[in-house]
Amino acid sequence: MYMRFFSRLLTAMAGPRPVVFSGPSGAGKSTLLKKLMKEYDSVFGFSVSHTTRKPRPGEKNGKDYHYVTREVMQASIDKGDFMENAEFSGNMYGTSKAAVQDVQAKNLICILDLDMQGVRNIKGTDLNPMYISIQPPSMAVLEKRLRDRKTESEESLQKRLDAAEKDMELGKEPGLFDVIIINDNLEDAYGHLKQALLEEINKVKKISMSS
Ligand SMILES: Nc1nc2c(ncn2[C@@H]2O[C@H](COP(=O)(O)OP(=O)(O)O)[C@@H](O)[C@H]2O)c(=O)[nH]1
Ligand SMILES: Nc1ncnc2c1ncn2[C@@H]1O[C@H](COP(=O)(O)OP(=O)(O)O)[C@@H](O)[C@H]1O
Repeated sequence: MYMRFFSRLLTAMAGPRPVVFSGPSGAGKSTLLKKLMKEYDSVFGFSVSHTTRKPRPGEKNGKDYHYVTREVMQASIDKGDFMENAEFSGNMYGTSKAAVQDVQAKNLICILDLDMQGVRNIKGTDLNPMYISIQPPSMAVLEKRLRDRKTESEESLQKRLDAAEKDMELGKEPGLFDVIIINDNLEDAYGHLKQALLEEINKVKKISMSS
């Protein structure tokens, strides 16, 4: 009883409820998140993950990801610095405890972009986020978007498509996600996303106006 009370109190003290975004590579997570953070830059903060994959043209170290070697990342994980970590398409990805704390210290809604293993792992922590799934309208559209993005080799593209098929199946589990958004038309998907987050956005705006 007391434990539950203190756990809730600690969660409330940590600031607004974080939001986890998941969905297949190429579904449009980054596109939607960047749009959201541009419109509400004083409301949301991005949890900058670590990865062993190489930066893509235009990506910035410390902004999109912290780009590290496998050795450095494994040593940090072994030290207990990570909240969760996973292997995706031949690379390591993970959320450091500091990445989330940095955002929460500013009283912003912390956004996490995670694969399905990340979703499962975070479900076992006391972060208590809202879970949003971003889905493509079809596998064919997903493949076209990934090809047109021109960021992947044929091998990496195939790995992403294989993972997408598996994750789309796993993602159908009832109750896993609070909201599922089909990203067909971008503006419609963005409207749906804002609608889903409106209550949390208004809470943060009220707090920042009163302080
Ligand atoms: N578990 C976990 N997954 C992550 C993390 N950061 C990114 N991902 C996921 O890793 C996958 C690959 O990300 P990325 O290489 O940026 O490719 P993209 O999704 O095709 O743009 C995506 O499904 C992301 O959601 C993390 O910190 N933890
Ligand atoms: N609704 C949409 N219609 C058409 N293209 C889109 C749409 N949403 C995203 N894209 C494009 O699809 C590609 C994959 O989107 P991205 O945001 O990189 O996906 P993710 O972060 O989920 O891997 C990008 O080139 C992006 O510009």
